[in-house]
Amino acid sequence: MLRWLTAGESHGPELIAVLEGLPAGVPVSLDGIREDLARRKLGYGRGSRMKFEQDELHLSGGVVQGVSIGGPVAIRIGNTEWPKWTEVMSAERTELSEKSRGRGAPLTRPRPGHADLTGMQKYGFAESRPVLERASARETAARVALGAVARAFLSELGIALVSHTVSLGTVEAPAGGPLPRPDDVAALDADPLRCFDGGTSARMVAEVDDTKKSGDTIGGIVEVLVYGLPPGLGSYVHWDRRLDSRLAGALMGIQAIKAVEVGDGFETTRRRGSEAHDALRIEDGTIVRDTGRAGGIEGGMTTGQVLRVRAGMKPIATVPHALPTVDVATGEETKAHHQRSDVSAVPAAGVVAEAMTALVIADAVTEKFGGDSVAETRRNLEAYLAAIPERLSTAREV
Ligand SMILES: Cc1cc2nc3c(=O)[nH]c(=O)nc-3n(C[C@H](O)[C@H](O)[C@H](O)COP(=O)(O)O)c2cc1C
Ligand SMILES: C=C(O[C@@H]1CC(C(=O)O)=C[C@@H](OP(=O)(O)O)[C@H]1O)C(=O)O
Repeated sequence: MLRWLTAGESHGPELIAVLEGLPAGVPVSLDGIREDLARRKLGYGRGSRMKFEQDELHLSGGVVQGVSIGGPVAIRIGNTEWPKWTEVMSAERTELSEKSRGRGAPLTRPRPGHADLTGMQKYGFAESRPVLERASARETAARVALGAVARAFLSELGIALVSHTVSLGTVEAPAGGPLPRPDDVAALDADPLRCFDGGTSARMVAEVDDTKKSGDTIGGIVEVLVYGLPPGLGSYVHWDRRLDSRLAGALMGIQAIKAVEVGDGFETTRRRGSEAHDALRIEDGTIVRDTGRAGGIEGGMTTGQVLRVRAGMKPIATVPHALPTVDVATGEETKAHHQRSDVSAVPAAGVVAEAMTALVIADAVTEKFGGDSVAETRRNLEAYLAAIPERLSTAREV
């Protein structure tokens, strides 16, 4: 079993992440984690903070000489914005000096679409600073760092992930086009929207420009694909062991994700049963499926086909043409707080979705195959595959 936790605020000193249950012997490189952190900052339409803030990465435990040693992996990511916030966000009671008064002014105009108002009601705050500090998607940097470690573990077992943007607002990549593969990651990261279709990407860039010009924001859909999976991760025997349920929870747990689809998802509901499933046939003595409509999951278990999940992100809630709200200090109707924000963070959400998927799959792998060292996990995986009778065998899609 893998467990993970994150802590830290958007303008606090640092984010902290812990991953417990990782077998020993997984190669973990600081550069590998840094690369994923850098990928999370990519994407046309992100706000100015992505340019001036650096992620300062520290590995504080669980990795020695570039290899995991079986203990909890502890990661710190320093917020380089911190020096501006030392008084306002101080853990100790601190009088604000003149220079911090503006920054520390109470936020009493809650932003619709954010956790602000309900968070104040729920936790008993008179202003929204303590709410937004933790609700912010700055926290996704910690999850991406954990996801990089999970991905390193999966890679040792021949399992690889890739994510891409399939739509931005109403601009959609053509349905039925070729799916990206793990070796397309560099090309996807080089694309302004992380879209696999060049023509669609150019239209997405124009859509971001148009949205920005009109003082608005935009959402979209990302897809995560996982290659090299064995059949049988997850289970049908209980709802909380179903892999689709665990993936949906993990993806829905990303800030601003409002919809999740497995395989053809909602499209499947519009089809007749004869056109909705993945029929089986024999090829060279092996069972094959010619379609991947179910997204590589049947009965809450991986089938060994490419796993395909989608997450839908709502438009950024801090709209530059600020939305109507109420000033909770005066009781008067007014406009919401707005300083800066992303026009779209859809490409970044793809990288975060990839990290969450890697963590869920790595958890399911440790559950099924165990292993205190990655060599033991690999042996158990190979023995399981070898024990599947020939008449039941399927090809593992890599
Ligand atoms: C990578 C990423 C970046 C985000 N950037 C912003 C942003 O700049 N402005 C904003 O209003 N919301 C942003 N969000 C979304 C908010 O954090 C989120 O909508 C808010 O916390 C309320 O949570 P909910 O939408 O899940 O209900 C971002 C989300 C992600 C995943
Ligand atoms: C800092 C990050 O994203 C932030 C997520 C976010 C939100 O409301 O979720 C709002 C913005 O923060 P700020 O208002 O300070 O500019 C984003 O920049 C990050 O992704 O590293």
